[in-house]
Amino acid sequence: MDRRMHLVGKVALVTGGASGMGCGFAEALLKAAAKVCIADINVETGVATESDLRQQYGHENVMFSKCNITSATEFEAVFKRTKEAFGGIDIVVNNAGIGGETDENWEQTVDVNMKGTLRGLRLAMYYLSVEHGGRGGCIVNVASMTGLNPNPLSPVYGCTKAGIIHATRCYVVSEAAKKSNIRLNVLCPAFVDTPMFRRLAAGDATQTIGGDQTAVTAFIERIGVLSTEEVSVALIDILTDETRNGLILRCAKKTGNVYSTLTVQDV
Ligand SMILES: NC(=O)c1ccc[n+]([C@@H]2O[C@H](COP(=O)([O-])OP(=O)(O)OC[C@H]3O[C@@H](n4cnc5c(N)ncnc54)[C@H](O)[C@@H]3O)[C@@H](O)[C@H]2O)c1
Ligand SMILES: CCCCC[C@H](O)/C=C/C=C\C=C\C=C\[C@@H](O)[C@@H](O)CCCC(=O)O
Repeated sequence: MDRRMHLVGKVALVTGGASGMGCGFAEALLKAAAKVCIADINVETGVATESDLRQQYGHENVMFSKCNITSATEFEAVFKRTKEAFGGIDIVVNNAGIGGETDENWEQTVDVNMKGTLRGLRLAMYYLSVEHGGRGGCIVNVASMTGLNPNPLSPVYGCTKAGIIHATRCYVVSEAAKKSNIRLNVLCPAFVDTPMFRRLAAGDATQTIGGDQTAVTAFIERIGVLSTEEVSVALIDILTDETRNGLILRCAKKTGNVYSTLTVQDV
């Protein structure tokens, strides 16, 4: 039996879609003939990305919606608008996230990455579920290699990413996911060449603890850096192969893409 989910005409909502990895995901989905809502806190970049993608992939296939994922009202409004504009939602990519480890910004890292992503996950489960008028589909949460393996430079960030992995793990085994045929997977990239990564590589001291840029550079060199296109190929594989469910996909320049199961041995 063919287990490929054709993306033609499918509707995707991508948070943090104005730039970086999210923008790459939006473009990969549009290339596969899906319709995409990019939701992002940054209106200037969001409008510019929307205009660029509309020119390439058609006005009717792309929309930008301003959304701060820490706001319950704004986030819910984006789901509503996407459903109204495109007739439903099939795919949610919870990608928006930030780094920040200082006394001033570490709690914001928790608010955006942990609470914001949980909010997106809860809304996605609601909008995709059959009992609330959904039609099932696929949720991909973007965590990080740092959510699995220790990264001595950014413990708060790493902790939020571990939380995203565990939240996905819990929803995978939920009755709600099974009843509505909702697949959930988590993407764990190592370094990817995006504005966030470039700030880190350029020495933005607010992104790490310790303030040792030599250590940051050495770490990046050891791990390697992926392009957004390489990570987008990984996303499309998760979305199109309907056997992919309850999985972690690790992506790193030197080791490639490696799938493992989210669930651990039962007690
Ligand atoms: N770049 C990397 O090396 C790397 C590696 C692994 C995981 N990640 C994760 O991938 C995701 C995307 O990161 P990126 O590198 O593309 O970063 P980026 O900063 O380049 O892009 C993130 C996008 O999210 C948006 N955003 C930030 N806060 C938001 C909020 N509160 N509400 C809505 N939108 C918001 C930004 O405006 C931006 O457009 C993040 O979750 C990040 O933690 C990044
Ligand atoms: C604001 C932070 C941006 C981080 C972006 C992103 O999420 C980065 C992830 C990168 C890789 C993590 C790799 C973890 C590796 C561990 O296996 C281990 O090798 C680390 C050991 C410490 C060391 O070698 O220095």
